[in-house]
Amino acid sequence: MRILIVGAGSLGSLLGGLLARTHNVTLVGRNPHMSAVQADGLRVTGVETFRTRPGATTDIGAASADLALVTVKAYDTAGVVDDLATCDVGAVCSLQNGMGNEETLAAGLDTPVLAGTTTHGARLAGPGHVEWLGRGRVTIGPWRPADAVDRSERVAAAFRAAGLDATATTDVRHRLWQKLAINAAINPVTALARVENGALTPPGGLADVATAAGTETARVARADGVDLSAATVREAIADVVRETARNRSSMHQDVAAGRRTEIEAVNGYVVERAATVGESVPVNRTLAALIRGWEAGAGHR
Ligand SMILES: NC(=O)C1=CN([C@@H]2O[C@H](COP(=O)(O)OP(=O)(O)OC[C@H]3O[C@@H](n4cnc5c(N)ncnc54)[C@H](OP(=O)(O)O)[C@@H]3O)[C@@H](O)[C@H]2O)C=CC1
Ligand SMILES: CC(C)(CO)C(=O)C(=O)O
Repeated sequence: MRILIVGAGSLGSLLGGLLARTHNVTLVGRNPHMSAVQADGLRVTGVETFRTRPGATTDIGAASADLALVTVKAYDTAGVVDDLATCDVGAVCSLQNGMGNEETLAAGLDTPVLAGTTTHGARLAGPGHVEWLGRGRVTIGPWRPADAVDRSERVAAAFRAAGLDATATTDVRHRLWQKLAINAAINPVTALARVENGALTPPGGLADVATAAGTETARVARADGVDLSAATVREAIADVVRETARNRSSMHQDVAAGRRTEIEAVNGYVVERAATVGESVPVNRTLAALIRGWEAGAGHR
């Protein structure tokens, strides 16, 4: 399969490097990372250590591919729509966190849109070098009924051909809302308290705040037609807190580094959807306001 990785930072470089062992992959990203990959290939270390040689460019131009995997931060998705408008791609698939990415891609592109989630962990360690921090899974499904299921199955099969655990689903919205609930619970609380994920282990005030944000999100999901129970979300949050106890969440890392966060695609999205479906989400509203306040002080707003 000919695959473009649009946004070859941490996650995109990892998945691009893994897929390049089997497929024809081109990374689209920034210098000096892209020029380092052009010169010496991509080094992956961690869960597995290997070197691979995907294509690498900073200019997507009028590229042609079977699949474009979108791995930019949620606030950069609109820019990807502009970039892909000049390209010829068979399908586009978001593997980002948060919500709203698929809507943005579907509204701006005349291309089948797939939605995906992944639990792999990655960190760009330096130009030409990505760390694989944790082996995970990929789940892919059609965003709209017209974005046929068999296309998701072909993409999942391409991941499996490269040795990755990947499945196609007909209920990707459920997956996305469940991941959203986990991120809405863990990310802002760990970012504001500056703690590792394990600090949200009950009992304790931080665990209570996180669980409240997650169960509010589940309520909005149900009002939006997705069958996600509060119990499922509580269990999922507890599992992730346990499995990632020593990790700093992505939002904690962003705040610690003074970077913009994905708050609008996470708690901001919950607040926006809650208003549309007539639900009240005071915990998500408060967490979003606090992170937005921090972003304003840091010059991101
Ligand atoms: N890292 C991880 O382990 C995981 C991340 N995710 C999700 O994946 C998404 C990406 O995260 P992550 O990889 O950590 O983020 P990174 O910031 O490491 O990578 C994104 C890269 O895309 C670049 N970029 C932005 N716009 C464009 C564009 N139009 N064309 C080409 N490159 C572009 C960015 O450059 P610049 O910053 O210079 O604009 C950056 O280098 C997020 O939604 C995240 O929540 C999900 C699961 C795990
Ligand atoms: C699952 C979790 C919370 C792991 O840290 C994550 O996705 C993130 O940090 O963005």
